[in-house]
Amino acid sequence: MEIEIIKCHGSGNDFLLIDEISNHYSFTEKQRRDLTIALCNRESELGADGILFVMNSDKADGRMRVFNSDGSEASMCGNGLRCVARYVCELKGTSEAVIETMKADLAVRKDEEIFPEIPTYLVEISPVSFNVKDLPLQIDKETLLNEEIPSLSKKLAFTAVAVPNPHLITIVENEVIRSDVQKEISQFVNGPNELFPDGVNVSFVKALNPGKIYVRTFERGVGFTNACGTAMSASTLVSCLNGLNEIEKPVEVFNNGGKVRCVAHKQNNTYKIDLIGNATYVYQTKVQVDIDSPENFTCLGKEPFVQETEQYAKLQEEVKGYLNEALNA
Ligand SMILES: N[C@@H](CCC[C@H](N)C(=O)O)C(=O)O
Repeated sequence: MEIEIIKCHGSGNDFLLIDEISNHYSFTEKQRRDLTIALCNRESELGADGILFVMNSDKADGRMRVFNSDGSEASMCGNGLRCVARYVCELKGTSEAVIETMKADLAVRKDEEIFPEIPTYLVEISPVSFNVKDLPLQIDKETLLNEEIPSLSKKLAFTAVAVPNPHLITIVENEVIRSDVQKEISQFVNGPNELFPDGVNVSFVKALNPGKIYVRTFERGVGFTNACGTAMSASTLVSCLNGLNEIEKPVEVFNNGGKVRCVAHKQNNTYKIDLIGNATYVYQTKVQVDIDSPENFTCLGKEPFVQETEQYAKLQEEVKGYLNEALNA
């Protein structure tokens, strides 16, 4: 079969977007998994952190299913949702929409550009839960807020939060960011282990200035990515709860692929976060693939989105310069 694909990214966290609204594809669950592993392979002609399947919804303007590059399905993806937000809004000719995801229907809208001529979308990140059962994290307490997990580290204090995909967050200094500690902990909690039976996204956060943080994430099902939208949202909230930033005030979140803006909100003891950032198209292509044996697919040419890719590179240059100074201080 032939499948149309848009390669897109949010903060350099890159995805292959497959439109099942306009195209009548029909995939079994196994086919979705195997297709994801084959097309996301970085050694292949495509390669990506995951696939975004955009589908019709009975109750919203569209539905997103997201698969990590290892073929596992995730309940949410913030950077991916911005790309899906743009795709659905442009398809329907609107500037706002509601997208059904695995655990929630989320409001999205086109927003003021975070950098000149960069398509920018705001997506809602919710529900937020600090109950360890929602990750799941198997420990003998209800929440883990800035506390040690001695079997992981005797020095770092972690917060566990589901948004609703699972995150483990710690606030650190530059020398820890530069060390191998994050890799070692992340590989442990994403291998067979008793703490996180389903794995977890692990973020190390460095407070830069008031209103600015840097977040590096090792993603479950992928490894280190340029950025993780749900992780940046969860990290913003954790930074507010630690007094480094303020609820309701925008926080600039720097990452290895660019930057986003997040705003944490609190209403009736419930949190939600706005994630605002680019939704950039890189190229469109078509692949010819045997859907039951997708490893040997053929890519039928690529049409690049030159202007927006070049514009995003300018944002990245600016961020790189800023981070060089901030993280080496
Ligand atoms: N990159 C995403 C998160 C993708 C899913 C994650 N790896 C998981 O398994 O929970 C984002 O931008 O949020």
